[in-house]
Amino acid sequence: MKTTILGYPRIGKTRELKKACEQYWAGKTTETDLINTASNIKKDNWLNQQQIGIDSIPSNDFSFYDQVLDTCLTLGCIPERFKKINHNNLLNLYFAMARGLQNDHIDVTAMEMTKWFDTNYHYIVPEFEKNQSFSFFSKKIIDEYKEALSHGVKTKPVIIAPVTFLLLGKEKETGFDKLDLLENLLPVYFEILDELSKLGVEYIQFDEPCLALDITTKAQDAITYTYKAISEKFPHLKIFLANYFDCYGNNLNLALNLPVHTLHLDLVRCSLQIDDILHTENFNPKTHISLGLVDGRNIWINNFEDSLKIIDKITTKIPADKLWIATSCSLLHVPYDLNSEKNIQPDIKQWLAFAQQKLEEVVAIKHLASADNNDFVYLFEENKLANINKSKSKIIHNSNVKNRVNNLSASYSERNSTFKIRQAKQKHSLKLPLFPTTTIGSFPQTKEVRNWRLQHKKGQLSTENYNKNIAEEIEKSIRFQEHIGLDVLVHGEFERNDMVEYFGERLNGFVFSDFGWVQSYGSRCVKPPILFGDVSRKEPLTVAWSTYAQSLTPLPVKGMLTGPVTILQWSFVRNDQPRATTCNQIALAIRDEVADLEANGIKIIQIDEPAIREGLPLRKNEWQHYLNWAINAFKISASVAKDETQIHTHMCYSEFNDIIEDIAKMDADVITIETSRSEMELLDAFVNFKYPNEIGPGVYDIHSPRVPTVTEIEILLNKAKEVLPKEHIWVNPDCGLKTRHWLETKTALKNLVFVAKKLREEALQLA
Ligand SMILES: Nc1nc2c(c(=O)[nH]1)N[C@@H](CNc1ccc(C(=O)N[C@@H](CCC(=O)N[C@@H](CCC(=O)N[C@@H](CCC(=O)O)C(=O)O)C(=O)O)C(=O)O)cc1)CN2
Ligand code: MET
Ligand SMILES: [Zn+2]
Repeated sequence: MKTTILGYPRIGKTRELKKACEQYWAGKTTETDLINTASNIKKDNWLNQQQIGIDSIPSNDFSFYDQVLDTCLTLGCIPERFKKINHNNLLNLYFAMARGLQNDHIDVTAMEMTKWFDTNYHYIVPEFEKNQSFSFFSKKIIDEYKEALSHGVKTKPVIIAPVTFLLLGKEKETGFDKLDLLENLLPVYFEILDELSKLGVEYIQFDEPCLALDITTKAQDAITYTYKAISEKFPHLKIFLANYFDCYGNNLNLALNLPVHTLHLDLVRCSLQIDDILHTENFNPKTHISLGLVDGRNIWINNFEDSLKIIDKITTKIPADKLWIATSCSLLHVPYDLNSEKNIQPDIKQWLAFAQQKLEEVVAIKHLASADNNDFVYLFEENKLANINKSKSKIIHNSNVKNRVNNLSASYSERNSTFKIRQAKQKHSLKLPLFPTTTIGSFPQTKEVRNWRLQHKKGQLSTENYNKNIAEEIEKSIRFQEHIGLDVLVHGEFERNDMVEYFGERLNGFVFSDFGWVQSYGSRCVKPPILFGDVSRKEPLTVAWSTYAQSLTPLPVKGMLTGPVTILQWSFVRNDQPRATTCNQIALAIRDEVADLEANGIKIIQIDEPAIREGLPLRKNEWQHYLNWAINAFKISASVAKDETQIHTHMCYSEFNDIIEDIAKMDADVITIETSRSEMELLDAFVNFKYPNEIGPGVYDIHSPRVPTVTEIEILLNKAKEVLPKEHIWVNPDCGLKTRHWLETKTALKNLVFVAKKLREEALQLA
């Protein structure tokens, strides 16, 4: 048996890459500095894996920003608008594609970004044109292989497979099918494989996670065609086919018939695959199997006893020398090292494993399964004990919370009146103008604000002074919003480290890491709270800051809450009860908060649910079950509000077209959604479905430092006006402004208000 992993975190143990990139973008450091930081991270990752005993170590799993963007560069898939950027400076071209570029000479928009399958990781969406040509442009995959060799590590390069690459991308014009680009694409892959083979590469990992989706027959055929072509040209190359995040499902027979060396199984998401393999007659006895036993998506320890049972079962059919012990997917989605954590209580810490511990688990499972090394037996006992005491632990269970969830009835999920009635009452009480302007919640989280928080945490800034600083920041933001003429204000979320972590910190049932960072997109990281037990609210979570902000102004200030599905989705969640049950527990805590905000005079409450789409199961036949409990959880939290209280929700970074009916069932009075990068394309769904409630389609792409011009905003709003009743349209950015600087934020918001006022006047003149 051999060990492998599918990929490793790359932001660095102390987020070195994040810091290095941000410094470089700010013009404070050189390209050489950035490249050196990257080299050190890669070297540490490789040597660490080697030392722990991983037999096949990945390379090209590193990325400065995103692995799909890397693949675009590798394949010369560079949209036309970037051609004017100097192609000799690859890194700058690369970052321009990721982030857009705006200076005195150049103004190009960034490429779109969307969620990587059902994760909170975002990838850059490849753009395709009809007859698109490709070329072997960036040599990153070659360079990284050589780089690892120079440290004495012979790696398994990872590459996104051709069909998955095409399926992840977007057709930028009509009249063709992106899958037809395979003919142009494959020769470039051949060139890459040729060069890798010449360097002596033995294994190559083809990431083909589209096999976890419902794909068309055409896509299936394209996959078969691809691997046949590759194996004919490169018969000696050992292809490690990596599907993850779900079963092969109805792609299983296809996968079993591919001429690949190894088939990887994600046994965490789909343990039943073992039986599929055991019972099929299609199994090619030459095929090796990679057992993805160690969870790459969550932070709980493995259950060695269960893993060994699976191995016992599979060895009845496949000999041990044809098996890999592996992680279920790349470890990109978990933090680096539990050993850095000094503040997690020991009874919980013993249940946790971060990337470093997962490497150790993979190696331990191999030795335990082969019984070749007695040194590992004590680990088995330790693991068994930890799993037993977790199943019995008193700190997990709270009967009051369980009773409240068990007693939920349909009445918890409905507002008192229909939308039309509520709309009329809200119109009367809020008196908002046509095309009301608002923002999504957060204002820039400056270095200063973050440093106050850090100092406060370290005890260097008193709570009194920390609160005083935050209060001042809120007041400044209220004055700014009044000054530029926004209609519905926000307090700015300065007191929050993150929209999920902040809530987790204030609820029972969660613990926190100090260094548990995971990449979300580019240099942006999150520290997902660890939800280990029954969830309940100790005390009001946001009432104090919201009411303070409201006390400063006669204009309505939105209360700002994170919804139950998003808190669930962006936490590391317990795996001992259904997610739906956990979600209802969170929903009740948020419901209590909505009631308290309302009771304290807050007239508009936004419950953010940006993660509702990403939580959707990968296969369609499981969608409805998920949507039923997820939408219901949102409604449990919102429906306590009286008719006059306007409930907003917000969503971003997803395609909502396919779940629009369920979004409508959430029955929020207003939904603000991200639409600007896709030029309002997203609105089609809302229009086709005749979405009944009010909508704020985003007109400011907040993930780029670019300032949208008045003309751009006007074009977007005119598109919205063509298809939506004007009484239903709100004017707002795509998402919160926490990642932006004040300078660009101010100009952008002024432009936004300017356009809204212009449209208002035009409408008045028409009337
Ligand atoms: N959980 C989550 N998922 C999400 C989003 C989100 O907002 N939250 N938004 C969407 C896009 N994803 C995003 C993910 C992260 C960030 C983001 O801004 N992250 C920050 C970290 C936020 C945070 O936790 N900040 C802490 C700690 C900040 C920190 O690094 N402090 C420094 C000190 C201060 C400094 O020098 O900056 C340190 O500890 O060394 C705080 O403010 O308290 C970052 O990477 O920079 C934005 C969007 C989708 N998924
Ligand atoms: C990722 S959605 C963010 C919503 C949040 N209210 C904010 O403005 O930051
Ligand atoms: Zn958002």
